[in-house]
Amino acid sequence: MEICVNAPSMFPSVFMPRPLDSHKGTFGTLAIIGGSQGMSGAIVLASTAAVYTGCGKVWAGFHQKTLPMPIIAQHPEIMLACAHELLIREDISAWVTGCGLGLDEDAVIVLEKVLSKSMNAPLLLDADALTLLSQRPQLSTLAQQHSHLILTPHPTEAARLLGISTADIQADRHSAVKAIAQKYQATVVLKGHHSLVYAFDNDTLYTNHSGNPGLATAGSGDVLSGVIGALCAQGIDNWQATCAGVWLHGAAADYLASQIGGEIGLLSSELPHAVRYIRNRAIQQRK
Ligand SMILES: NC(=O)C1=CN([C@@H]2O[C@H](COP(=O)(O)OP(=O)(O)OC[C@H]3O[C@@H](n4cnc5c(N)ncnc54)[C@H](O)[C@@H]3O)[C@@H](O)[C@H]2O)[C@@H](O)CC1
Ligand SMILES: Nc1ncnc2c1ncn2[C@@H]1O[C@H](COP(=O)(O)OP(=O)(O)O)[C@@H](O)[C@H]1O
Repeated sequence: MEICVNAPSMFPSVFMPRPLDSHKGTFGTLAIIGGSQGMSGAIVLASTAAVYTGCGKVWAGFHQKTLPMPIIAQHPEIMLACAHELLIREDISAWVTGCGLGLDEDAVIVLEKVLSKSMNAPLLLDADALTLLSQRPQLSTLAQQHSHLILTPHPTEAARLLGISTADIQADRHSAVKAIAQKYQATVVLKGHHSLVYAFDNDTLYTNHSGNPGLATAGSGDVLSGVIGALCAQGIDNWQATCAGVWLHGAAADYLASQIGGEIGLLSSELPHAVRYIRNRAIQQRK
């Protein structure tokens, strides 16, 4: 079955007003691990997106020996740690890893630890985590055992996961997203114009119609990871969190394009504010 309606009414758990007696513990704790040296921006973007998507607490876990900065000046609400410090915490509701993680042997060790540590919680793998998965059979086996896995490949990462070319992926995107979902027993987003979402345990293909070429800019995928991770941390099931996250991300870009007069020069760091606005507006409109 294929669905392509992009109304928030499809994802009711995401677009509900907050309970009056809610507190920050109600909205989960997200751990984002990545950001090797020179790529710190990737997890800053993902973490910022997560706080603007309403996550209760957000940790940015840098895959570096020491913290690259004492605080994210624009967003002091985000807590910082080195990856190994986050990996021993017991209070994490959902995990995201891969954004700027790197591809070296130390990154392999970090990813292996994240896969093992997060077995009973939602785990989203993006960017370098996907490339490592395609290169290392031991990581692939661990990922296949994970029962709450979300993968968000762009077409080239999808090609690596299936061992075919980017052109092959683009020639039959429907088959590609289904093949990755079956291979990893996961919920998968195949990114790009009209992103597709498919879950191995739900024969429904969601085709997203929000978004525009303004999103073709560095870091927009990192923002998507933070948005979906934040929704998972808030207790929303993987399917709704993933489809709604993809829709929100695109709708935010459409809103920004309308504000800046077009699609050129849209910055990934502008998306999180717009995601917040779109989610709140959709909740108001459903009341
Ligand atoms: N501020 C930062 O620190 C940033 C860090 N980043 C990190 O940089 C690392 C490398 O990631 P990249 O994705 O750049 O490198 P990759 O080598 O994985 O893939 C990039 C290539 O994929 C292809 N591709 C992507 N989307 C496509 C589409 N829709 N159709 C056809 N081809 C498509 C293009 O050829 C593109 O050059 C990752 O760790 C990532 O997280 C990026 O996320 C950008 C921002
Ligand atoms: N032409 C487009 N139309 C709609 N969405 C797009 C377009 N180009 C890119 N996107 C979206 O932007 C994001 C890019 O993610 P990704 O390639 O992982 O970027 P990065 O690695 O720089 O963060 C994805 O969500 C993708 O669907």
